[in-house]
Amino acid sequence: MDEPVLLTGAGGRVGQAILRGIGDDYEWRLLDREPLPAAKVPNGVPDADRYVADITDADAVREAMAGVGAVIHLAGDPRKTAPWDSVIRNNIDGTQVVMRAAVDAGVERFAFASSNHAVGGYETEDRTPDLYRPDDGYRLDGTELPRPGNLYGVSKATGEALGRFYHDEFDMSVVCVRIGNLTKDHPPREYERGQAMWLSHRDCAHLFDRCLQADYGYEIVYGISNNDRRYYSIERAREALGYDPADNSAEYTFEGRPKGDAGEGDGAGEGNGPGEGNGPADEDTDADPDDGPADPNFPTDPDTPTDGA
Ligand SMILES: NC(=O)C1=CN([C@@H]2O[C@H](COP(=O)(O)OP(=O)(O)OC[C@H]3O[C@@H](n4cnc5c(N)ncnc54)[C@H](O)[C@@H]3O)[C@@H](O)[C@H]2O)C=CC1
Ligand SMILES: O=C1O[C@H](COP(=O)(O)O)[C@@H](O)[C@H](O)[C@H]1O
Repeated sequence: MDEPVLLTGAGGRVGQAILRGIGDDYEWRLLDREPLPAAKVPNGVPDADRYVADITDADAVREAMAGVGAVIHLAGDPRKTAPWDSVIRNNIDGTQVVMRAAVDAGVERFAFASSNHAVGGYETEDRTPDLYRPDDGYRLDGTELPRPGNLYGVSKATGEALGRFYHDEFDMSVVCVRIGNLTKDHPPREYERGQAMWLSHRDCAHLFDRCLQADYGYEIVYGISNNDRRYYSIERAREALGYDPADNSAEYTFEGRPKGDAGEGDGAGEGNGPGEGNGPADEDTDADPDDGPADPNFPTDPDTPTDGA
């Protein structure tokens, strides 16, 4: 990839995992509506390649897109409780603006940050919590229909449909990565669902690197590490992209310590915590935006049901 790569949402958790892993490997255009502090910018990215802009601002996005060869589109409202007005604006309208600008600029490859929540509805009462356990064979592989469990998931399924449209009508290569649960250094603690869909930082960077390098038409893949616990197949990511993850949540105890640390059991059990709970916040890792202080940029709506019913 000789041309620049536009990374939207560069200052966020996923953007930073990517930049820490492959920040030196590409010429970046970084876009975020929040200014990026120097610590979040790889060496050698000049001011001119840092855009403080909202993705719903079509003129600003077009300016950032000029001459770009590939896009990793992350910017949006990542909260599973996000209300409709926010997902309409940030996730649906914003994604359409970025994809349209990419097509108009002749971008070859477009990676879209979709989510596990596009298919959360498959986690039915009769399947859970067995689904989260290593001996359960149930797998989603990306060929199933979307089945969102909340309005945020609806917005991600819509982004996937926009990608299908821009691929079919304009021949842009589009890969939608249904990202699981990104946490740094260890899997989500005491959270079976999170451990089944853990995506480590290095696997995240490697996966998006493959999205920039591989040849594909339109793909939906799951973005998780090589976890023993899992209900998402990573076969399509391996086949279509050459994804070869290094991490596995089974290498950590249920509490999130690497196995083999002095005094640790093997932690291979099913856990004794709430299988479907949110788990305690990781003080040293990626906080869940639903658990943290409200982002002043994102509206909250007390009348919006968290499950989008
Ligand atoms: N972190 C995770 O485990 C997962 C993340 N995702 C998706 O990956 C993407 C990135 O997520 P995170 O990095 O976790 O979120 P984040 O909230 O840490 O980062 C998002 C970044 O996008 C920027 N942003 C948000 N709306 C914007 C707008 N309208 N215009 C310009 N910039 C905007 C924010 O300022 C922020 O820097 C999101 O689309 C999210 O839905 C999907 C599944 C799991
Ligand atoms: O899409 C997302 O999913 C992850 C994992 O979901 P959770 O329901 O297990 O918390 C979430 O952490 C992230 O914020 C969100 O964008």
